[in-house]
Amino acid sequence: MAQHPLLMRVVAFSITAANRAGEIIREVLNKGELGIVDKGKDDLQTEADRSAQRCIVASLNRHFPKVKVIGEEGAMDLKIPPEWLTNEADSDFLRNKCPDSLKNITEEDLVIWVDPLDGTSEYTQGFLEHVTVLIGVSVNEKAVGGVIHQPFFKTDSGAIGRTIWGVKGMGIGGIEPTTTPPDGRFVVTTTRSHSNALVQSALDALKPDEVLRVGGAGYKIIQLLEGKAHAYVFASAGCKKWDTCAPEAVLEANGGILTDIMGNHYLYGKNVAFPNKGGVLATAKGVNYQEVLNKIPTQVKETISKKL
Ligand SMILES: Nc1ncnc2c1ncn2[C@@H]1O[C@H](COP(=O)(O)O)[C@@H](OP(=O)(O)O)[C@H]1O
Ligand SMILES: [Mg+2]
Ligand SMILES: [Mg+2]
Ligand SMILES: [Mg+2]
Repeated sequence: MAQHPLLMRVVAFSITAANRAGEIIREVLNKGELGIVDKGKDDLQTEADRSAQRCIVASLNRHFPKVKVIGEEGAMDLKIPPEWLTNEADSDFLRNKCPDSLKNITEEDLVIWVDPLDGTSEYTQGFLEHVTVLIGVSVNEKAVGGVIHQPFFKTDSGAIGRTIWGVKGMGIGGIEPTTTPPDGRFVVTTTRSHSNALVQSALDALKPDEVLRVGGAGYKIIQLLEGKAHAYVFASAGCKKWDTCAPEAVLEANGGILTDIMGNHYLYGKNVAFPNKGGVLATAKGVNYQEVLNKIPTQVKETISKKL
């Protein structure tokens, strides 16, 4: 293990921690005691969010004590049941070769962004496929590695759950070879539970043939990876750094792009503010990102810029 570069070990442990968190998320649902707390307007937290975060953060802290780990649910008790701790790194992932540019980083260069359960609103309403666990790894403020685990995905063999990973300069894994979205149509994916007038006006300007309203930043990225949508467009504040770090890394490792609605990449360093006030604009591999960015009306961009 120690012979692998730090970044490889961090992603490999993130894969096993995300898988363990996914089991916890399924267990909480099976028990049926969701323990819902309202953190604010349209902002729920459940026992699954809390337990999954404790599992992931405690596991990462134990293996990488000097790495800063920031989780959506804030500071939590990290004394967890021993069976929640993950002790093994994903050995399949470790077979990949680390890109040269990421070989010599130190623990101080890293920040790990954890969204223990993305799509909480959908989790409570039974749209279980939309739920993901997101672990994003940033190096010197840039999103470079990510894990998107989908705890309720059903595989062809009848197994449950899948884990998609991506590292910039290496590629992605855990998902079938990616298809590019269909030519001749333009499909956009966006929020299901956090829409507003500005979000809608950006969508209207794009004149899509179809709008897929689904939950979670992670699941919308899966739609881009699977060729079901060309673009993810959310012209509003509301997402936070833990929503976009893993999605950005995975999408960009596959040749897509994720920025705010003005076309700027987010930064993920230790001291950044959590809110992504600039919204989200992401396009799949093979889609002309610049063309989509140009179609977002100036008035929408100005309204969002004024609130940055
Ligand atoms: N207006 C808002 N208020 C609170 N959270 C918001 C929000 N808009 C987006 N988000 C968060 O961004 C993520 C993706 O949102 P959406 O599904 O609407 O596209 C969700 O993450 P969580 O489910 O992890 O909290 C959601 O809570
Ligand atoms: Mg939340
Ligand atoms: Mg989220
Ligand atoms: Mg969440």
